[in-house]
Amino acid sequence: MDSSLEFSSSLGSVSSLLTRCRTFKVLVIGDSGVGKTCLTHRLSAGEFPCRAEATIGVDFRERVLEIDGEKIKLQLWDTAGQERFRKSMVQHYYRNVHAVLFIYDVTCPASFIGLTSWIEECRQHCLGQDIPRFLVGNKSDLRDTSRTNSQVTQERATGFAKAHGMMFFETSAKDPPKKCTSGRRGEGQVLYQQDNVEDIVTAVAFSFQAPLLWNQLPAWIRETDTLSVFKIRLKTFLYDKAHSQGWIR
Ligand SMILES: Nc1nc2c(ncn2[C@@H]2O[C@H](COP(=O)(O)OP(=O)(O)OP(=O)(O)O)[C@@H](O)[C@H]2O)c(=O)[nH]1
Repeated sequence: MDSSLEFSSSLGSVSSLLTRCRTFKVLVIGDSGVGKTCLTHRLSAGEFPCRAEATIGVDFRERVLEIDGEKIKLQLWDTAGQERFRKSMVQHYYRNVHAVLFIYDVTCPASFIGLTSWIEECRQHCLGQDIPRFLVGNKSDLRDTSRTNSQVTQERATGFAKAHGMMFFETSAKDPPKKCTSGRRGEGQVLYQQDNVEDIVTAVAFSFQAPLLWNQLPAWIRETDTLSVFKIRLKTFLYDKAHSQGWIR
C-alpha cells in the first residue's frame, strides 16, 4: 500500500515536472505604427492580422513552445507606441521583464532614431544590458533596395545592435519571409538577409534557457548578426567550457 502510494506520488512529481511550464514576460516596444501588434500576432498565432488598430495601453499575446523537453511560455506585451495611450501604464510595462524586443520600421528612419528614447525609457526603469534585448527591423517586405537613403540599412542597424548589446533581426510580419533577397545598386549586388519570424521566437526562448549565461557570454557570441551563426558559436563555446571543466571528455 505504502509503496504504491510512494510510487503514485513519485509519478505525480514526474508528471508535474513533465508539464512544468515557465512563463517569461517579453516587452515589445517601439514607435507607433512600426508593426508591434502585427508582429506579436505573427509571433503568437502565426498570422498577420487583417486589421490592426492603434494599441491602447497594452495587449497580451502568448506563445508556448518546447525547447529541449521543457515548456516555455512567452508572454508578449504589445505596448502602445503613442504617448497618450501609454501614460498610465508605463510603470506596469517595466515590472518583472525578462526580455525586450525593440521594434522599428525599416522604411521609416525616424522610427530607428526613436529607438534611442526607448532605450532611455528602459534605462530609467532599470532595464539594462543584463536583460536579453533584441532589435527587430520590421516591414522588410517594403524594402526597396534602390532607395537606400530613405530606409534603414542593415549595416546601420547591425552597428546599432552591436553598440547596445542586442541581437539583430530584420523581418516582415506580413510576408512569408525570404531568406535572402538581392537588389541591384549600381554595378554591384546588395544582399540583405530577411529573417524568419520563427527565428526571433527561438532566439528569445533560447536566451531564457541560460539566463545567467547571457551576461557571461563573450561579446563575440552575443553580438553575432544572424541566429544560425549565434547558435553555432554558442554551442562551440558551451562545448569548450564543458570540456575544460572535465564534464565531457
Ligand atoms: N507591409 C507591411 N505592413 C505592416 C507590417 N507590419 C505592420 N504593418 C502595417 O503597419 C500598420 C501599423 O501596424 P501596427 O501593428 O498596428 O503598429 P503598432 O506598432 O502596433 O502601432 P501602435 O499600436 O500605434 O503602437 C498597419 O497598417 C499594419 O498593417 C509588415 O511587416 N509589412
